Amino acid sequence: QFPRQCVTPEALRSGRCCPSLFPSLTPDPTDSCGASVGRGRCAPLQVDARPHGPQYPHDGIDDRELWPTRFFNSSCLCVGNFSGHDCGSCKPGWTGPSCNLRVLAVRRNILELSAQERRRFINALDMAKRTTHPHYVIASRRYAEIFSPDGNNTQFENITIYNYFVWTHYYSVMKTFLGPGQESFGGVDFSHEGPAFLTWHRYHLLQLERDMQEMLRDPTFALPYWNFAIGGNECDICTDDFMGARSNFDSTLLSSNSVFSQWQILCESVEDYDTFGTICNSTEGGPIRRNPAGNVARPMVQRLPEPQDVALCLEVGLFDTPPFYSNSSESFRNTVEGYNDPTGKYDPIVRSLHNLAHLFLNGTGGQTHLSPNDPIFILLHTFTDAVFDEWLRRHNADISVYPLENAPIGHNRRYNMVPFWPPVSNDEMFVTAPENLGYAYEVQWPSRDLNITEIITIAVVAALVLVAVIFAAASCAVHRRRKDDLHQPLLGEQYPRYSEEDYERDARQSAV
Ligand SMILES: O=C1C=c2cc(C(=O)O)[nH]c2=CC1=O
Ligand SMILES: [Cu+2]
Repeated sequence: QFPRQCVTPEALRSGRCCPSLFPSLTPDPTDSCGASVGRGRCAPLQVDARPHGPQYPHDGIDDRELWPTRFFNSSCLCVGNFSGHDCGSCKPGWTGPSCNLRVLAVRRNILELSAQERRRFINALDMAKRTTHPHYVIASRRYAEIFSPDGNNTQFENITIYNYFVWTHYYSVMKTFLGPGQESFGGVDFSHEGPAFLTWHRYHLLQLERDMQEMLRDPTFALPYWNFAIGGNECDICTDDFMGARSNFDSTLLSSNSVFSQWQILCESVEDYDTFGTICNSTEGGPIRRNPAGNVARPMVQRLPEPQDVALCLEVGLFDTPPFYSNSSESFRNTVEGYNDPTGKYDPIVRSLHNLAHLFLNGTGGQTHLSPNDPIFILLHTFTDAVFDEWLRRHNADISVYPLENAPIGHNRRYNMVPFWPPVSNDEMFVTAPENLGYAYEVQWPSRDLNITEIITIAVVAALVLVAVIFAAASCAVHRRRKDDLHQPLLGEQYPRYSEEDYERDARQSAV
């Protein structure tokens, strides 16, 4: 969550987190944020102080309120295409030493990667699981306990790139500690059950993708996606070629042929954290558990979403609706998140789309505080993000549809997403990805089946058209007949003309 240079007791006390871009070359502390090379400067950070919804009734007791001001009041403000905690990197979509070269990462269906591409992705994940994050460290205590008793040390830890991805998710969903002996408050979630669900998870993935690009020294590296909307009760990516088959020995574990069976998970001891007011740290524990479609106690989550569900949710026209929470109806966000049925109607027992995919995994990937430990999380969320991007494009969405205030804490438009650094607010992720964020999805979207009203409407219209055609044909026929009649030779012409000679002859005869 914070750059390694910023967690010294001095930096933390100063409230400034503006690291030098060339720490070894320029020990001068005033040269922060690459200021000497025109990349940025240190500036007071902006926070959202607008009112949030009633779900979180406390004030001043959670380190995540007004993020990140409990820890810092200044951060690097980078110029142009420069970006990052020290302005040493480029904005998404840009690369090169001067950040003036365009780059696009194409996120593809994992089932469509070549065997080589697939192996490369899995190896890269395994490398990220073992490589210490080059820039960020994590707090292993709440701010109240972050300094050692003598004040000479702080409680931050190194963490690997992948575990940082797991930890940031945990930190965003953990309960609020209210004090020893008191039950922690669970009505708080900075990344789910509100409009920020889509923007938060978008940034979460982008951060991992960029960390992996840096690790691999490949700015085109892209996370793939899993189209989980395939219906049925089979997990098609749960094989040893992809994310790991089921173990033959324990149906809730992964096969030893998969490297993921060796992964150890983080943030297992939630009861301890919530009881003692500690927080998840970088210590790894047990293995990933996964038992797709195996939740016999909850038959509703024994199947995956249907392709139609995606087509339907893309038609929900409003981004989010009051109270901007998990009970919002007719909200695209609540529909794709999975608290509404796929047409957008709220029903407390429904679990669809993203939520259903999580719960289907039935194990590590189905518990909010643990879910990113199962790498399927990445693929499940890139697909959810692809649906979000498609919705933004189809509805030509403008930021005005994103609530400025009264969303649950963390979810207002200008709130800085917890616990990312440097500060990044929800609105910065409410943009189409290829044009603004340097990545694009290659997806074939299902077209929607017709519903009963549409079938009836089409049938009625077709019947009316048929009747009209028959009527038109009949009247044409009648018309033609009439016209033909008119064109018949005149009466006199049907018979020999009664000429003057005839008249004279008849006159002569009658005279006789
Ligand atoms: O990891 C997650 C687990 C979830 C469970 C639900 C649910 O609807 O009960 N939703 C979830 C989201 C997650 O991210
Ligand atoms: Cu999540």
